[in-house]
Amino acid sequence: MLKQVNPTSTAAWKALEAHFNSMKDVHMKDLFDTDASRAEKFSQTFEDIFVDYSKNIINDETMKLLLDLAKETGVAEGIQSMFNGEHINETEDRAVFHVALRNQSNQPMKVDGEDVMVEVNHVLRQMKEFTTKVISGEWKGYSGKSITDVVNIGIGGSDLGPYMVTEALKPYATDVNIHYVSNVDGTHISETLKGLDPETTMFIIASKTFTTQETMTNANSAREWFLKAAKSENHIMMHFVALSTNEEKVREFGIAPENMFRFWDWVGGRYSLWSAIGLSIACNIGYDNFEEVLKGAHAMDNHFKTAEFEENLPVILAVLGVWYNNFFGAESHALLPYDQYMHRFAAYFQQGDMESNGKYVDRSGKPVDYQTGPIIWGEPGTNGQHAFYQLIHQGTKLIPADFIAPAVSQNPIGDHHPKLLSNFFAQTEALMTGKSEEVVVAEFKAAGKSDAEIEKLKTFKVFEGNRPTNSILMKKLTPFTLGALIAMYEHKIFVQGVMWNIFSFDQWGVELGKQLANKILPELTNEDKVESHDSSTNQLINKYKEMR
Ligand SMILES: O=P(O)(O)OC[C@H]1O[C@@H](O)[C@@H](O)[C@@H](O)[C@@H]1O
Repeated sequence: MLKQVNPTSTAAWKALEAHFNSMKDVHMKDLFDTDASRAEKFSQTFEDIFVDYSKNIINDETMKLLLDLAKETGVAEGIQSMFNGEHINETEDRAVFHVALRNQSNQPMKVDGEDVMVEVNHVLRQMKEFTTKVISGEWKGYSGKSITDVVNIGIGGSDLGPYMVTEALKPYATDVNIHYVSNVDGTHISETLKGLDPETTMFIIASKTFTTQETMTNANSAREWFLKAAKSENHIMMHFVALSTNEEKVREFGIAPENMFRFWDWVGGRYSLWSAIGLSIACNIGYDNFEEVLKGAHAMDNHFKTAEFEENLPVILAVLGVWYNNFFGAESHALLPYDQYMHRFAAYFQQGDMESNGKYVDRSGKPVDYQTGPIIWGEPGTNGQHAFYQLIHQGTKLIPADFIAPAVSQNPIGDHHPKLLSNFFAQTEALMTGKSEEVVVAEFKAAGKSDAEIEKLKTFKVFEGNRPTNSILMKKLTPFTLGALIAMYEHKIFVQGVMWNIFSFDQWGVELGKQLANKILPELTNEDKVESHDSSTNQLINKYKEMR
């Protein structure tokens, strides 16, 4: 079990508060000027991933105290508890065992005394067999044609991970086209089905619970669309498979048990791309590449489990986040991949991080009196530069950011990649060093501006700098590296949750809206005036009924 420690009650927290007072006005530029070894010291390599975290407002003492805080709050014990399969998701009384899904070592991993690897490996074999048949064309649709298009119908954890990964690994894609439908907005499925042929389309219904409104609605519409052409329900088994923990509901929907790919309650939705939920990934990039993703994550799991905190990447990134979140008062954290293929990376970790650590009640059930999870956001570079970087450079909010890029482009045309990376390096440099008034004035003088003009404009052109960034450079965005990168962020989130004394693996906060939507839905289908809500909600519902 995770031990309960209010982080603010620890000796390390108190020491960090005092230390913060001595660091809050320090400029990183001075830290670099006075320590030639700084970049090297605050960098860490893992396989093909190089992380430079030297552009943070930290010194040796900061890192020591932050790691002390991790120790005092029970991070080491927490890691052990997770890998031991303990029920650390206490409010749902479940283990948190996605690490078993990518356990490529074949060492047993037990939950409640039972080795889950037998079932995990069984489902992986089932996935391999299925995807091999689909990709090779051996799997035939009802009219004898091979499958050309696979549509994954799922939402949240049953959509974001597979979608992000298939986009990120497009260079590895086979000839099977992949589509994702998540939104209950009829536009999403309608637009997706346009141009698809029922004879050659396979639907993957991905839902841990198999009760999610959006997914079941889309699945039913897909079924109707399919039956319109296929006519007989007997053909469903050739075109619909299910990924779920809920066998009963899958059967009710009409999907045969042999077309069901199981996973288990110890797999959290937002940590499930490694499970059967990854079937669309394997259909798209092939099973061997999917296995490479698992291998990369497994390698990161081993690093996380065994590396000293001083060298432990997820731990380092986590404590840096805590530093800004809890001492500098930063509200958000930006993920900025300089790789177009990673354009869904921030969206994926919005769920990963915010659904995990967006909690104001601690593990004892009491409201916290300190900040927990940050707002995660971001867009790929260089698009972000021309949109919101202004605020990162000169706004009033501190926004720590991770810059992520591959050294080798999958599309090395002309000088695109050096240009892309020159922007990455320039931005992180500029965010750190800024631009002083002296430099601004000198530039104006060199351009022949008058003293009056300089006086009028100079403050607008000054950059304070001292904006913290982590630079994550990888050799190439391969399936293995992507797997490792995702696992690194997953574990970062876990470490932070332990340090904030919250439960990172439940998501009660998504329930209220669902409940109310179910209550409102029948009110929208009749002509009665609605009066059962607050006056604003009544007004909106009645307005909608008037307008439709
Ligand atoms: O996979 P299913 O069960 O359809 O859930 C899809 C998503 O639903 C949301 O409400 C959350 O609970 C997410 O954690 C989950 O990933």
